[in-house]
Amino acid sequence: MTIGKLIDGKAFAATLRDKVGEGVAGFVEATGRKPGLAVVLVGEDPASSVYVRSKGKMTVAAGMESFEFKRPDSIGEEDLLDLIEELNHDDRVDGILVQLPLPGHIDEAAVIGAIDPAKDVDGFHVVNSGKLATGQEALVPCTPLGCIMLLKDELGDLSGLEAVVVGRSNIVGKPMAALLLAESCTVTIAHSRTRDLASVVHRADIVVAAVGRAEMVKGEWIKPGATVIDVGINRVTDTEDGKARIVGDVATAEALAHVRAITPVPGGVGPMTIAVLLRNTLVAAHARAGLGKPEGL
Ligand SMILES: Nc1nc(=O)c2c([nH]1)NC[C@@H]1CN(c3ccc(C(=O)N[C@@H](CCC(=O)O)C(=O)O)cc3)C=[N+]21
Repeated sequence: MTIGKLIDGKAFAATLRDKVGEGVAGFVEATGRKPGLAVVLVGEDPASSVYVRSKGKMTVAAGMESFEFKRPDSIGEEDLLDLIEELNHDDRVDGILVQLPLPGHIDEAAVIGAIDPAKDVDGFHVVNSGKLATGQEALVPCTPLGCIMLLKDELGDLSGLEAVVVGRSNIVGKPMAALLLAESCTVTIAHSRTRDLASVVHRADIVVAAVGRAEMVKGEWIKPGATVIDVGINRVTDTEDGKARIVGDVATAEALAHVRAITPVPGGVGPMTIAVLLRNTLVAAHARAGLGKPEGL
């Protein structure tokens, strides 16, 4: 039996962060200031806190300014909207990221809608999702854009390929489908109500799994030679040793016998998300400074 390869997202992300760092140096030279990223974290979720800390460190390592705003779970929607308004008007801030999910009493759509679309480095504002859907220049959600970068690196031109996205979230599934369509793939969005998911997935040259269910996509579902991008990050307790680990939405070990290539979890898509966030912040800074698009990103 042949074995497919693991796509090293961690290494690709490190290279991308280095390129962003070079772009940042050019930006500083041209403008006399650093690009700035503001991250807003509401509540104390330990996993979210870890990601926010890691984002802050990598932002600074790329030569950018990092601003962190921590607010208690009890914050009212109005106060959060006021903070965003303040960041919208702060010239040192090129990118605003509000860590999701937000507490239940806060309307996420209202908060995202309050972000200046020019600073929306997550690409979640309807102005940016609408631009993406209609093929206009936009800030594009980090995780799906990172997936496209890995796919193009592995496969080159994606045009004409059959792509199945499993999951229909606004954060991953829908923008992922829009990006694959823009690359001229034939795109199917499958989800929890899809009948005979196994045979839908079996059609795909490209599978993007973003359902948030541990190892739900089985190895035998994968068409021989397909490329699989696993977006899932699921915390599970190992049945054998009782230890906590992180697994994706794909049964990776099984899938390896079928795929051409697959992203591991961890070390696949996750690190790309943060690298693209830095890339988007530099893109936003360039646009806001009237410098056009940064080169080579
Ligand atoms: N507005 C908003 N934008 C986000 O981009 C956003 C968010 N909210 N809320 C939370 C999720 C989660 N997220 C991750 C980023 C990096 C890794 C990452 O680097 N993971 C590593 C390490 C995994 C680990 O060990 O925990 C890996 O997969 O190899 C994971 C998850 C961004 N998120």
